[in-house]
Amino acid sequence: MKSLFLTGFMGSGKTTIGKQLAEKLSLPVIDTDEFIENQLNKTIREIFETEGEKKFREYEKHFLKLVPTENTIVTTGGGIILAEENRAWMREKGYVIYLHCEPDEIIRRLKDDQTRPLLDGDKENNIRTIFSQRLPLYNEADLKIDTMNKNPDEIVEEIEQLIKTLE
Ligand SMILES: Nc1ncnc2c1ncn2[C@@H]1O[C@H](COP(=O)(O)OP(=O)(O)O)[C@@H](O)[C@H]1O
Ligand SMILES: O=C(O)C1=C[C@@H](OP(=O)(O)O)[C@@H](O)[C@H](O)C1
Ligand SMILES: [Mg+2]
Repeated sequence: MKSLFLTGFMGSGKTTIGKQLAEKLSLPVIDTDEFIENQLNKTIREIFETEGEKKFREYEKHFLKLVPTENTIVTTGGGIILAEENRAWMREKGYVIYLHCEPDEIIRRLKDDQTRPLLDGDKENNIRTIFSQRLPLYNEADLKIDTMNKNPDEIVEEIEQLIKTLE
């Protein structure tokens, strides 16, 4: 099977759901942010602070290409879809699954989070603004899952059912 690329806004649950899905399907999982952090030996926040977002996007583009394109669950950073090149790559090499979550719920989930530099400052306003800018890009996915009012187990189950339609 082609790899599955989970996309969605910060806090939509990509990293959490991807780990559970991989375990259930007995497949390896790679999180692009964790991959970048391990390769550079720096946190995402440190990369943003010392090298800037533009450089981070270059790393993201570079490391995306190194991820296996078969039989792997790939959980991406929320901004991976900003580059047309990344969207085209993921759709060509795998299946793109968008985890949808409304801004109000993202705000609740990330209330105490300090690891996402793009949300520094007026977090609520930043979430709403960035969300509306990106929504059309997330919607280019092959499949969309609504994560609202569902726990991770339910979402994993839903993805399992949906991917059966892909094969
Ligand atoms: N379906 C869900 N319902 C409630 N909380 C969730 C759900 N999925 C993820 N979370 C929580 O939201 C936060 C962000 O999840 P995470 O997997 O890091 O998202 P992402 O990788 O998309 O940014 C975590 O605290 C996680 O436990
Ligand atoms: O949406 C974004 O631009 C980002 C999302 C983050 O990943 P998560 O979506 O896992 O939070 C991380 O890649 C970085 O902070 C930038
Ligand atoms: Mg994540």
